[in-house]
Amino acid sequence: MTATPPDPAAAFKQQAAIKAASLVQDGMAVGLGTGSTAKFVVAELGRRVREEGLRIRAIPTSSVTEKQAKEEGIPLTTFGEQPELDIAIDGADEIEPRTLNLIKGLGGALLWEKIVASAAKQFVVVADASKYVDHLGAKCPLPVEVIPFGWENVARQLGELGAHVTPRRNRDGSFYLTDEKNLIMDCVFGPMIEPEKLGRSILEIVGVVEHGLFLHMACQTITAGPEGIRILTPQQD
Ligand SMILES: O=C(CO)[C@H](O)[C@H](O)COP(=O)(O)O
Repeated sequence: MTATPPDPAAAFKQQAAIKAASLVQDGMAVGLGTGSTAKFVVAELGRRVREEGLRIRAIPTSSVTEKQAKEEGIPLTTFGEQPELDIAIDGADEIEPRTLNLIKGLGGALLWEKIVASAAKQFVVVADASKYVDHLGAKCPLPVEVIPFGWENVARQLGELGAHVTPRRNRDGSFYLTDEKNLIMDCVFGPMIEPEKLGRSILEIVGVVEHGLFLHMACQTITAGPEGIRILTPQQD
């Protein structure tokens, strides 16, 4: 087995995560994100539940986060019991600092993440400062979740929208499957000028379940880097 190299940004991720977790108050219903930054949020909330008696109910955005939340002793709930969340805190792969538009889903959880974020009164994003970009798509592919049947045709149509499309695979070459047993197409579009239009075009393709563009959803980003913690809200045009 090969050891995972240490994450040089881990300390910044943890700083941002602890700051964001401090927004969670007693009695809140909380959406728990997925990824290496959200993991620190879940750990901090677990600590507060155990040490401070914080009473929360949470909905996780992936089976991985669900497992961590249970291990941390965070009580879980469902949308049946809790249709609206007070806050959701999650990571991001790219952040456009003016609009707080995001690309998410490199961790494969974009569908549940979008459902949880859209059910939250406040959607707060945590990241290290390396996630800022001038235009979405500058550094990362856009993950698109598609059903397995007919994926080749969906990939072709994503290509016609201008993407270089790669189906995501595991190390052993098998297809990566999401928690909903769907596939992920990683779509390199390059810097996006009109992400809203692109998002609409992607959703028109039959077989697409959801894409990783989170547009006008975040109310705040909390990032940390060598210059310290930076908190942004969307700028009004
Ligand atoms: O969208 C996600 C998972 O689907 C993650 O939030 C995103 O990939 C950021 O992850 P990390 O905090 O590990 O950089």
